[in-house]
Amino acid sequence: MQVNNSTILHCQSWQRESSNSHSDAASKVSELLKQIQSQGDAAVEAFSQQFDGFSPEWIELKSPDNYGLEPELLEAIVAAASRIETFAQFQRDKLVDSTYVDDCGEFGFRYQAIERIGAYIPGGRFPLISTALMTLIPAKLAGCRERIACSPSDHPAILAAASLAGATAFLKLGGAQAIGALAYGYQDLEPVQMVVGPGNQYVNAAKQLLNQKIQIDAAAGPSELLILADESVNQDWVIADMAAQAEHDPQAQSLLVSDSLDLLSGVEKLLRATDELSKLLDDKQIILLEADSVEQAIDFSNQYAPEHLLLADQRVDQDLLSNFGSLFVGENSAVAYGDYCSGPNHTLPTMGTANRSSGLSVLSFLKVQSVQAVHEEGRKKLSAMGEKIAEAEQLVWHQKSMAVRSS
Ligand SMILES: NC(=O)c1ccc[n+]([C@@H]2O[C@H](COP(=O)([O-])OP(=O)(O)OC[C@H]3O[C@@H](n4cnc5c(N)ncnc54)[C@H](O)[C@@H]3O)[C@@H](O)[C@H]2O)c1
Ligand SMILES: [Zn+2]
Repeated sequence: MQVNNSTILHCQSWQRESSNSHSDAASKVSELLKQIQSQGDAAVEAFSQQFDGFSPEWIELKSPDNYGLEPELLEAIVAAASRIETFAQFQRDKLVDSTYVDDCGEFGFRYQAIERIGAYIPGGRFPLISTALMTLIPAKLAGCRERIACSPSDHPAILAAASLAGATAFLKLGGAQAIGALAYGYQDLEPVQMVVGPGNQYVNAAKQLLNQKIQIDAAAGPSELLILADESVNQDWVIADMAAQAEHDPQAQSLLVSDSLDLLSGVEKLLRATDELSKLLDDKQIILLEADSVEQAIDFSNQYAPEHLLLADQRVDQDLLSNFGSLFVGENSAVAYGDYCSGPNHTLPTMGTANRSSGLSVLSFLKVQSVQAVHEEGRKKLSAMGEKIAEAEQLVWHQKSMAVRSS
């Protein structure tokens, strides 16, 4: 339903399109991975030539100031890395191994880092310097021993960022073949146990398909932004934020949701004033959605589960917002700060998966392990409990292993 011949739609009549190119990518990538599994390095090399025109290359990392970066850029990368590290360290410090003692013994849990991880750093369209920081720094602080950076780009700033963020090796390789190489091993590289990082549909399809073999982070696909705004919002600022997330990828999408038709019409007018922004409306990379009420806008946002949620509506209590990858509160909180340098991670769940999964963090790289130590008195008490249940389940040896400890 269109309001007044404009591109403003009603939020109840709009929903996210499921990407139809997705299943094409999945079947193509499935074939590619089968070949990598059966033919190993030769297949990785052939696909890299086919899609990127180069052979995979191990690049030895040097100290970050050896890449000839403009001093201001290097300084900015170092400052961003420091903020990202502070946030990750803050999270790590909150994850404390704990035990309690009761009448049967000592029981607890502890955090243990996954040993070998691969961090994919996209480099097809843009060299994502910030992704090197966002993936590798939390892995380092979690305590992962081997941290393999993998990217089709050897842009000096990516290499400097990967070095600064503590990559233990750097493989120049992109796309689904990079994920395959990390998961199955490549040359001297042992298969990793986890692959993280955003990427295009091929990269994401490979991660999904290998999900049985390796741990992956949430599907971090084409970027998304939802802005909940009241009419007082700075229109130029939110337009810039929407265009910013849209520029990541032709499939990236930014939504402005409001109960103020004045705001939506004002924004539409500003967008129509330039060809570049007008095109984003026509290409459905920017979507303007009217809600009947603030409550309806909140419900829509919770159901859509955006990757980035910018809350620029002073009437909305943030506790009512249940599904998002990362929340930006107030119009000062540009989503681009989160992309680069404020501290929280930018590798976030997209396509509605934020209703069940989290963005990348130190926690992503940790296993939670339980530990129990039963004492002399405890074994008698637990035998009395457990034996009865084992008997009912007819698991004879289970019962016996407790019975022998019952006195
Ligand atoms: N959700 C997040 O947190 C987040 C953060 C940053 C970036 N992103 C997303 O990451 C993506 C980066 O994509 P990109 O393409 O720029 O870089 P990319 O590195 O993910 O992909 C490039 C690789 O794709 C492969 N490829 C290209 N065309 C192919 C084809 N036709 N068949 C098979 N393989 C092919 C090539 O090997 C190439 O090296 C964007 O969609 C962006 O929105 C998401
Ligand atoms: Zn962004």
